[in-house]
Amino acid sequence: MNTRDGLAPAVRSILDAADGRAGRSEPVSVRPRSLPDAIAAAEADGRVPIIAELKPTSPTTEGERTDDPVELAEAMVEGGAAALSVLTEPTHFGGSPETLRRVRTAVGVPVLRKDFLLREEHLDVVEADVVLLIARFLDDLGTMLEAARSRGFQALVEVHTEAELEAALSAGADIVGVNNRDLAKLEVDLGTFDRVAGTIPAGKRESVTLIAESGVSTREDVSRMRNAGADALLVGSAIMDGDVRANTARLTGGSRK
Ligand SMILES: O=P(O)(O)OC[C@@H](O)[C@@H](O)c1c[nH]c2ccccc12
Repeated sequence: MNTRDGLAPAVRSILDAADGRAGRSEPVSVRPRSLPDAIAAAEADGRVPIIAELKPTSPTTEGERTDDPVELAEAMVEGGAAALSVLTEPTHFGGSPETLRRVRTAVGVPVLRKDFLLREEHLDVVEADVVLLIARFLDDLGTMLEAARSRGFQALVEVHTEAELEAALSAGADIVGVNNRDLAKLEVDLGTFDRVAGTIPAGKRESVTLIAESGVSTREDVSRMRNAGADALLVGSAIMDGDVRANTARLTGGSRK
């Protein structure tokens, strides 16, 4: 864990860029929209809880989507997304903090800030309801988790292995995402969620919101992740490719009422 050994070159380049980015010295103070409540609300009106991701491009995507992010975000919400994820990484994913700010102002659902946050000062760049903390890249996950919470953020702690899951839980994570994409090879295997999610101790399962991340594109994938215990699914490429509203509705099983 907490190692950069053996990473795909694209991921190494992303981390180098993140390392070199300055944060802000003034801590933000956030009043967050609850992600667990938004997931429960979707469930209550019969929508599969989907966190739809605004990802203009990525190292594994061809081309870049340049339509207005606010329009895309609104289409995702109309398609029934329980929450949104917005990339703020500028050099590899076409994101920006300003995009997140605009989107969060325009929609009423919780917004996750998707970025590679390595130091506390990175938390202060822009307000969001949830921040992503990637277990593999944080030497002191507990300290970043505490720093995020002290600013008001909820934290989604991303893991890819059983050891990382264990570390996340012992650091006190209560929203955990299992990434089906291996950052060392950038390959996706939906079996990752099946395997890793199955190792949460029974006593902890109830107190953790569990999210399946990456590689979900069909209704069958959705069922598979749900059957393996996912409370919600984080979907990017399959929603960004084509008609965003229709893609979201297909996976949530219905538009927002
Ligand atoms: O486009 P996909 O395969 O649906 O994946 C979405 C999301 O899980 C992926 O973008 C992601 C997962 N972890 C990340 C960390 C940083 C940037 C992006 C990601």
